[in-house]
Amino acid sequence: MHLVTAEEMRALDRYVIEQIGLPAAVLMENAARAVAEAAMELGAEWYGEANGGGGKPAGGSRLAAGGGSARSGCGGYGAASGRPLRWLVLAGKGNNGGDGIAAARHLLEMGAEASILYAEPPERLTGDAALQRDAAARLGIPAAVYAPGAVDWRSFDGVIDALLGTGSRGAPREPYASLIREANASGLPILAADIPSGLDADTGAVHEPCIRAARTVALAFMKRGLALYPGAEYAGAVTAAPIGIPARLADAHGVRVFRLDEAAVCSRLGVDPARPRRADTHKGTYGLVLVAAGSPRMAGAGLLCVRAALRAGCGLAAWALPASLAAAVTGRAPEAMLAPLEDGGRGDWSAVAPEALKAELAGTDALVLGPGLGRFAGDAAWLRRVWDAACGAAGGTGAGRAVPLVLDADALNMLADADDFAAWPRRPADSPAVLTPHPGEMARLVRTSTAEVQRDRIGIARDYATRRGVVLVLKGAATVTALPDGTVYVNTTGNPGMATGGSGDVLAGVIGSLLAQGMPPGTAAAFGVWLHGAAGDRAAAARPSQASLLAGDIIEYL
Ligand SMILES: NC(=O)C1=CN([C@@H]2O[C@H](COP(=O)(O)OP(=O)(O)OC[C@H]3O[C@@H](n4cnc5c(N)ncnc54)[C@H](O)[C@@H]3O)[C@@H](O)[C@H]2O)[C@H](O)CC1
Ligand SMILES: [K+]
Repeated sequence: MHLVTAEEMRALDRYVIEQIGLPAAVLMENAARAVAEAAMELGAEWYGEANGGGGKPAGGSRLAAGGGSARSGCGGYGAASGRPLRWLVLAGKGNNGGDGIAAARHLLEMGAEASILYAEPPERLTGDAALQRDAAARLGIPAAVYAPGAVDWRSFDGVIDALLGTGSRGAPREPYASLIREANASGLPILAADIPSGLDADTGAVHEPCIRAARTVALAFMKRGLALYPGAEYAGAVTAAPIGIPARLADAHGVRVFRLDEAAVCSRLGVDPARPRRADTHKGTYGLVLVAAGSPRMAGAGLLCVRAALRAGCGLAAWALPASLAAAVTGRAPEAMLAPLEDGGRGDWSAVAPEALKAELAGTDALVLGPGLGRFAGDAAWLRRVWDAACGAAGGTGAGRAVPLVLDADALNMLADADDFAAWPRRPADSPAVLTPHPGEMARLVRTSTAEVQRDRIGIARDYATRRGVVLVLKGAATVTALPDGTVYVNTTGNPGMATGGSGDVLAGVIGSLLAQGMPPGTAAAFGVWLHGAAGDRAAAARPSQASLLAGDIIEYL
């Protein structure tokens, strides 16, 4: 599923109208029908099949979770009454309003009741929205103009938010702002047309106020802001409805940002998540991962990383660590090999020669460097020498072979301190390094604040990936994976229970494992992110709460 910006959507819209020759009114009609159908489904979910008129079975838990004045206001109706649901369409003066007004007409046809509440005097509507206004009036659809405090929300069962769409700029102005606040306070289930009003369609930032929708029906394509937080939370359950703009037009227009769900894993990444194995294979078939990780204070990071790598399917995993640490972890990961590196008795990486790690690279199929590594004097220069070796640069692995590489955690902090990363040897085009920063590490890499990173996660990740020629995995809710060619995947799996120590070490191990199994870096990173989140979701479901999830639990569900 493509994720588009408001500007890209406008360009596609224009193209279909001007070049393909479909009148805008046809798109609006299709959009309106999709909005009305989604409203019927939402009604069925909240109030039961008899009222919704079709679609999904009644969701008792949603009713319970819905709470608020609407439920008490609707007491006596609900599934038992069997009467049509009453929808209130909040209409803005642009085409988003036009979609909503036309949806009111479709709702009547589907057997529901609908009224229209104009945010502004309806005379201000123009073009296709004005056409819809007039048709609705001639059909006798009740309509009123919003006056603060005058709406009797209890006379309705649900709300359609068609106030602001992709044409909105900045925080909703009055009277939109007051109307949004009243709608949110009504406790009624809200269906957002295209995007919740108040959401920044491009970044997922939410203005004050912003509609809190139970459900959003995205028209033609999902807007980026519906997949990014906090927007994704305000949008509720999101679906995309076809309105006459085929997906291949988005490809042709250069849209390269995708929502990463299971369908996209299969279709876009070309990966079968179950990946059955061929019978005539052995551990050598599935590659050897070298994990360089762990220090006295963070030995567990290495343990988690190496175990995750093994669970993600590599044939062999070796754990390179300071020799003085080896005794403490021996036997903790019996399936892994240990590669103790001479550390002058210090127990950390400060005295481990890069050449010692380089020697271990021979014969490995991927290197994961960084989890729990710690920092030490001169570590940026140390990293540079390991980088050169893994690049296959002169004096590297000997064979001149590039070893697939994941840099995580402290390796990223070292990289951030290296002023000349741009001048480091380039890796082969088919083997870019995978970097897995969390927002704080990303901020250090690009010398900005974490808040700035979070404000434009796709932009920051994509810019870094294309400029530096790396695969950039920007972790966090809706992890963003950006490839050197500008392709971006926004992940849909995972849960806040995974915000716990060691979770990132597990991800680094998973990606390293997939690299060792021969997956191209962009695919390994995006699929690894999805897999890690999916395992986290299963692990959380098996626990009494998300809060009790441990990073080690994620490994067990890979
Ligand atoms: N996807 C498609 O191809 C189609 C989309 N449709 C729908 O059209 C909207 C976009 O419509 P547009 O007229 O461009 O803009 P809006 O309706 O979002 O509103 C613009 C309207 O609002 C005023 N405005 C802007 N910012 C603010 C603000 N912060 N506060 C208050 N008012 C604001 C501005 O002056 C304009 O008048 C898209 O989302 C779809 O729902 C088509 O119907 C079908 C094709
Ligand atoms: K809207």
